[in-house]
Amino acid sequence: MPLKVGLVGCGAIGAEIAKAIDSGVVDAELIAVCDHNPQTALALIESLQHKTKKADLAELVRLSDVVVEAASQKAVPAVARAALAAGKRLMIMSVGALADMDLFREIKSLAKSHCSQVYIPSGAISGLDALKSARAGRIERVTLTTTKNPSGLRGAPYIMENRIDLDSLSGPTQIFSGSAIEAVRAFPANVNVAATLYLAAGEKEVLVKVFADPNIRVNRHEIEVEGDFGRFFTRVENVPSPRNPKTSYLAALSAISTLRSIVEPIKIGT
Ligand SMILES: NC(=O)C1=CN([C@@H]2O[C@H](COP(=O)(O)OP(=O)(O)OC[C@H]3O[C@@H](n4cnc5c(N)ncnc54)[C@H](OP(=O)(O)O)[C@@H]3O)[C@@H](O)[C@H]2O)C=CC1
Ligand SMILES: O=C([O-])CC(=O)C(=O)O
Repeated sequence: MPLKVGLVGCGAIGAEIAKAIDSGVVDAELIAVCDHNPQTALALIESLQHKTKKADLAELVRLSDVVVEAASQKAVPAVARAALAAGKRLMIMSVGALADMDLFREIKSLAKSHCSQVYIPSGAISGLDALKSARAGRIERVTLTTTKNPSGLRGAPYIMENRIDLDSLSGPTQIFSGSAIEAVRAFPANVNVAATLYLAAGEKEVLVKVFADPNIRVNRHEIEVEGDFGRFFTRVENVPSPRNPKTSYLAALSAISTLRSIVEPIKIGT
C-alpha cells in the first residue's frame, strides 16, 4: 500500500510536492489537498495527472498517513494538533511556528503520546547533518546570514513596522540582526530555517542577520557553526521559486526528499 500523503497549502512548495508524487518521484499517493483559498487547491488538482480530492482539514487528516504542512506559521498549531491527535505523521515546513517553545513542547508530547513522528526537512539550507553531529558535543556559536533580493523580503512584518524603504537600496544592506525567535517573527516567510537551526542545535541561540541586496538573484544562506568539533561554514545560493521569490526551490526539493526517505528502506546521512 503506498504512503497516503495529505497536503495542507497548495503554493510554491505544495505544488512541487504534489508534482513529485504525481510523476512518481515519490512512491506515495496524494490522497487529499487543502488550502484556505479553494481556487488554489482546485488549480493544483487540475494540473495533476492523477486527480486527488480537495478536503477540509479534518477529512484530510482522516484519509492521510502523513500530513504535510506547507501553508504558513499560523496554520501550524491547528494542523499539528489535528494530525498528531489522530496518530498521523506530520511534516512541518513553516518551522518558524516552533520557535514558540510552548507549541514545540506540545507537539513533541502529542507525537510521543500518539506514537507518531514529526519531520522537519532541512529546507533551504545545507549543513544540518554536521550540526546534528556537532550537537552530540558542545556547540559554541551558530550564525545564519541570509541575503535576499528586496522582492523576496517585501511585506515582511519587520519591513512594514520599521518602514524600511527597500527601493532606496543600491547594494547589500543589513536590515536585521537578532535571535532566531525574533527573526522568524520579523520575517515569517523568509527565515524559517533559523528555527530549524535553533532546534537542530538543541535550542542553542542562533545569531541571525538578514541582508537585502537589489543586485542578488539568489536566496543566499550562510551558516557558521563553532564547537568542540571545530568549525564549519556552508553557503547555499538558492534559485528562488518562480511562483514565490521568498521561497527557494531547494526547500521544496528538501520536502520531497524527506517524503522519499520515509518510504525508502535505506536512510543515508546523519
Ligand atoms: N523550512 C524552510 O526551509 C522553508 C519554509 N518555508 C515556509 O513554508 C511554507 C510554504 O511555503 P510556500 O509554498 O513558498 O508558500 P506559498 O505562500 O507559496 O504557499 C502557501 C499556500 O498555503 C496557503 N495557506 C496559508 N495559510 C493557510 C492555512 N492556514 N490553511 C490552508 N492554507 C493556507 C496560502 O494561501 P494564500 O497565499 O492565499 O495565503 C498558499 O496558497 C511557508 O510558511 C514558508 O514560509 C518556505 C521556504 C523554506
Ligand atoms: O526558502 C528560503 O530561502 C528560506 C525561507 O524562505 C525560509 O526559511 O522561510
